[in-house]
Amino acid sequence: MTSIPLVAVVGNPNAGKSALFNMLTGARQKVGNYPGVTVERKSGRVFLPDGRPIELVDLPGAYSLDPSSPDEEVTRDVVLGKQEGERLPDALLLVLDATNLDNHLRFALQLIALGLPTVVALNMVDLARRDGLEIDPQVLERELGVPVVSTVAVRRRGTDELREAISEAVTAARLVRPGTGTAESFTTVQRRAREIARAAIVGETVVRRTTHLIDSVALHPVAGPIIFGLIMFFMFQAVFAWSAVPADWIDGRVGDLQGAIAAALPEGLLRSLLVDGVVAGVGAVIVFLPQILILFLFILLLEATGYMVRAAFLMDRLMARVGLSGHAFIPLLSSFACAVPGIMATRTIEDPKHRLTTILIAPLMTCSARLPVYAIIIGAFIPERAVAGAFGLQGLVLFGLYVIGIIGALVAALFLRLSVTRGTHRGFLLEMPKYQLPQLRDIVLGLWQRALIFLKRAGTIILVSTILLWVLLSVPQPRPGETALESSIAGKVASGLEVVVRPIGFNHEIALALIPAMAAREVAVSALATAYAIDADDETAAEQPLKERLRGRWSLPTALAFLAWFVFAPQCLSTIAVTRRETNGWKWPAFMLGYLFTLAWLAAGATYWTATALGL
Ligand SMILES: Nc1nc2c(ncn2[C@@H]2O[C@H](COP(=O)(O)OP(=O)(O)OP(=O)(O)O)[C@@H](O)[C@H]2O)c(=O)[nH]1
Ligand SMILES: [Mg+2]
Repeated sequence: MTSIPLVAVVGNPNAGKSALFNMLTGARQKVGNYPGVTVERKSGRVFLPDGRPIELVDLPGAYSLDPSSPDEEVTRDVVLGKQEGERLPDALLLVLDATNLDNHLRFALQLIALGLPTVVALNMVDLARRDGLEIDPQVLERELGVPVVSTVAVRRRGTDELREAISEAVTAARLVRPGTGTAESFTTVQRRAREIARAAIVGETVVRRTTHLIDSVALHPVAGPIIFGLIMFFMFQAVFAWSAVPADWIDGRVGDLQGAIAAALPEGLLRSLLVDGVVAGVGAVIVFLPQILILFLFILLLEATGYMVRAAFLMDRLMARVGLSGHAFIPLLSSFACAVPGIMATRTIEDPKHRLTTILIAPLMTCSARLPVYAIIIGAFIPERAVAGAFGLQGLVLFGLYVIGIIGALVAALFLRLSVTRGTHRGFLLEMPKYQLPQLRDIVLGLWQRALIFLKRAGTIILVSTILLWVLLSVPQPRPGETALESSIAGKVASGLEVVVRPIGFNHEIALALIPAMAAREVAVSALATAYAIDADDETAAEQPLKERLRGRWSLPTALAFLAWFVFAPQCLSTIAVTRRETNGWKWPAFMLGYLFTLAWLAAGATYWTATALGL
């Protein structure tokens, strides 16, 4: 049986392939299935201008010849002539979305390099025109080396020209031998796609042009990551540099409040509960409100301007290298605020193993609850010195802690993907929104919500655990010659834990603070404040800032080990709870607790031992 020529419709998802297929075939369609897979095969008959029939087959949309789904696999196999139940097409009808030219050209270049006779349908030119985008099909034709026809599939525009071009292509088909495609790297193809798009776009509105101009720098393979790094770096500098004045102010008011309560109440349990428990504990955490707001000001600005999506794009390649999909970026990004919404956001990740990996590493992103812990230790132990003339050492250390968290997450992902969550890689592409000036209202609202969340935590979980700790630290009351840190119930429990954390340089008070901090990380700070306040032997010492008290009691290696511990330790009940809910059982939260506490212990230990050996 001599078969009629076969032409495959290919292109990115949503380019308008099916619309174009319908426009050309009309009602003459057949729907079947490819053998062995659940992917549908839709084909139809088209009569060329000279009356010859061809068979047109509508392939699933794909982003590249590197398949990340069964659909994309079929598309690749068909164009390579390897698909069971399909012969190698005689020609390709390549559909491009004119409004998304540089993205779609990437796949187009790969397909054209296969060497099959190809006709390009430059589709959606109506939408492009509406956006103020004018594309010269002749330039495209010259750059791609194949015929290009402008079409509007939904309005049947371009039908005749397309059939004419297909006719020529299938005639030529007898003469060409298909090649094997291109071995060029993703980056090379990407650059070429962008060059072609730039050459073909002859008219563009100012907004579009500006967006492209900024992107040519922001997404540049070298400049892009550098710019991203600089922005992050500046952000952490600002967290310390801008917060000093408001934080001191809050600190002063907390001290005033303690003084006022102390003056108004007689010496006794109630006074101790209020001054040493509630105000010392909650106050120690509230002081960090300015730093949290500065951090979120940056995050909100980056999101509102449209830069965050670019950051996701830049990170995609790095994530792919550790076996994660770019889809994980947004959940991981939200985990910088809090792992709970981050873990819930993993629901958008289809592949169950990618999703699980993302859930398991989400707690390694530095959430805002760690900021008080980091900030108090950095404030107490890292001198407020400038490095290399301009950069604050404190901001630098904070930046470093965030980076260590990220590196930890990437390495963990790599190991998980090689062991418990082994699976295949999935590609990822993003539509880039245009850049925008952020709306002041949105930013203010976002900050307000953040402040409320933070203060609510201070008023609930931190307040409650502080009061509980105060009770456990006050019962039984120390006898003369004893301290509350030793004799109380909390003190006794801490002594038990101390056995485990002593080798990594932690002292009794740290052991004491770690237990209530299982509820939430900031509680470590309020717990230390409460413990030291109760323990202070005289009034003046009670009003001494926590920072100074730490400085007097901890060695530098201990302080550094404490920081390293909190980079990894999964000390957050809500995270454990949400992991249990999202993974339907205790297996994965238990695994998460196990591997993260092990890492925390090892990291703190390594830090302590190294710092001690260096004589710090
Ligand atoms: N305005 C306009 N809309 C179009 C055009 N072509 C397609 N569309 C619309 O774009 C959307 C996507 O079109 P489809 O034909 O389903 O795209 P596809 O390439 O088959 O997508 P997948 O099968 O998912 O890969 C549909 O809502 C179409 O109606 C066009 O030329 N102009
Ligand atoms: Mg389709």
